[in-house]
Amino acid sequence: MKILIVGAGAIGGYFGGRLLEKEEDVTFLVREGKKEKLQQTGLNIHSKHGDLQFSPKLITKNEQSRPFDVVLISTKSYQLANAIEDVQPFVGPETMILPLLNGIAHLQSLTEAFGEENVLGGLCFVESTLAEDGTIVQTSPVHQLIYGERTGEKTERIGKLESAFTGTKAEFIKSDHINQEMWHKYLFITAMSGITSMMETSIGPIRDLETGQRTIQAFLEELTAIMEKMDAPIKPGIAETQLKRINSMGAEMKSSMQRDIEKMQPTEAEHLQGYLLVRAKEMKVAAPVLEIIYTKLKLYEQKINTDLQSE
Ligand SMILES: NC(=O)C1=CN([C@@H]2O[C@H](COP(=O)(O)OP(=O)(O)OC[C@H]3O[C@@H](n4cnc5c(N)ncnc54)[C@H](OP(=O)(O)O)[C@@H]3O)[C@@H](O)[C@H]2O)C=CC1
Ligand SMILES: CC(C)(CO)C(=O)C(=O)O
Repeated sequence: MKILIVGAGAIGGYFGGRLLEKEEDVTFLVREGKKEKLQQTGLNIHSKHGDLQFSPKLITKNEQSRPFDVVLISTKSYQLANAIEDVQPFVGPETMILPLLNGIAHLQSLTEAFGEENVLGGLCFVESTLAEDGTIVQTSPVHQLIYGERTGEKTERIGKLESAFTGTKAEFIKSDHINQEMWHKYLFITAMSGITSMMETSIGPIRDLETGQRTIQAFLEELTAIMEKMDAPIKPGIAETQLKRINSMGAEMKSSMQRDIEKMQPTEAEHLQGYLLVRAKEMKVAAPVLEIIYTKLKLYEQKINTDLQSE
């Protein structure tokens, strides 16, 4: 199976590296700067599950190639519009599009660009970041990529994808309920990224404080109420399940949004917290914790924009 990964960043590079380790036919679609860098250094992964180094196949947007069988999209949400344009030449009528971004709103842009049927559902649980020298640093015991048909059907193409993914030294899990799993991850990450970015520390110290514990719980309940009002396919009791998940993670666990803030990079606040806040307003659902967290993230964005302009 010809696999194209759009973005050789923290998650694309990590899962792409694991597929290369299994000798799958993987190519990365990268931008010029990244191509030069990767040609010099190779793709280096420093992982809790074992280090890897490859000189992978790279293409840039203006090169020629026949369509790929599957395209894994692993850019940030604010890079997606450009990525969609850049990947178009490599997508044919049968190409499966597998998004790995956090959130839900990207499904609309992807289905508009590639058609409802071509877009699968996907998400990942992994703690991965790019070091200054470009090395992918993967730190959590969990390294799961979950994917499936958004209709829940057991199609021939998903069977082929499963064969390509099986045997990889990371957990690639096929799900018959990927829509629901994406919403559940959306709930978890909106809370986890919002709380850790707001409090500027890893999850352990926050949840150890009684007030921290109550804030996480209140936020999860608030987000769940918004999602329920949207008729999102979430399970009853999911706020409690996600609170347990947050409480069982390693104390030093950080969110990717928080790591981006530490590097003074843009965030996905609009895509994660902002999208739900707009829906809450439309539906007149109270969202006091979400409003505070969103405000903090917007102030951060204003600050980095001002800093960038004055440079
Ligand atoms: N990091 C993590 O631990 C986790 C992240 N996620 C989610 O995964 C998504 C990706 O995050 P992450 O991997 O951390 O982000 P990164 O910033 O590390 O990687 C994004 C990559 O996409 C590349 N890119 C952007 N636009 C294009 C384009 N047009 N063509 C080719 N490459 C492009 C960037 O390349 P360039 O170098 O050129 O800028 C960059 O390497 C986000 O939605 C995030 O929320 C989900 C779970 C865990
Ligand atoms: C919390 C974590 C690391 C779990 O996968 C995540 O999804 C993110 O920070 O984007």
